[in-house]
Amino acid sequence: MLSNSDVHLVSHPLVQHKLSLMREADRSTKGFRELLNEIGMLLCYEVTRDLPLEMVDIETPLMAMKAPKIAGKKLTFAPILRAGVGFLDGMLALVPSARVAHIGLYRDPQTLQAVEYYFKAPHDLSDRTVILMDPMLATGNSASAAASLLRTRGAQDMRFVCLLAAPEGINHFQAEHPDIPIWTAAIDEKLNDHGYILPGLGDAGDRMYGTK
Ligand SMILES: O=P(O)(O)OC[C@H]1O[C@H](OP(=O)(O)OP(=O)(O)O)[C@H](O)[C@@H]1O
Ligand SMILES: O=c1cc[nH]c(=O)[nH]1
Ligand SMILES: [Mg+2]
Repeated sequence: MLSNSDVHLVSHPLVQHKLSLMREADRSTKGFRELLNEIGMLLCYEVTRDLPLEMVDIETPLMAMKAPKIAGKKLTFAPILRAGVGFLDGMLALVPSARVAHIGLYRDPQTLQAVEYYFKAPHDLSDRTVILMDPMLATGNSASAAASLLRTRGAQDMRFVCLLAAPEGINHFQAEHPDIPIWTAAIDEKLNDHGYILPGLGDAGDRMYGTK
């Protein structure tokens, strides 16, 4: 994994291979959804890599020992609807006790601004680590709006996980939320005139749910 302090590029071969399969235009809806779920699990592994551990007393069948367990704040997963939900099952497979905050946003195709239509989150996120997730970071409008919504619930310790990021989206998100580090499997070239990532993978929500 390549990283500076703010952007972590997940270069694991399994992630890169699965991402290439997802980019292919003839990948089926079923295949696309399965791959997104699998990559969600792998990205969860990376984004939780530095969670603090504490040594606790346990009993094996043979003797007592001190063993490491995750310490500190509990996790909340925050997928941006719709496409962010594609990561969720994979992440919950690794952290089944996590809380979930659903954030309904769609991008207006003309203005490219994020429009909110649903927000259901735990009331107090101040003592939780929040993993915000969406496969696509394009203009950065959706991710920035989602992080701002989570802050209204007191979220302070946040991380953002995506699959593909455009340089424009990274710059925008970091300008608005400089304290939130980003994990991504790739940084693509640029946005086209309609705000789509190039080379990208198309519209993630539509490909995942077969709505186009
Ligand atoms: O960085 P941005 O320019 O905001 O673009 C990224 C957003 O666009 C897509 O959502 P979309 O609006 O297509 O909604 P959907 O997931 O329901 O299809 C994607 O899932 C992100 O949420
Ligand atoms: O390339 C893009 C940009 C925004 N949303 C997507 O789903 N794909
Ligand atoms: Mg979409």
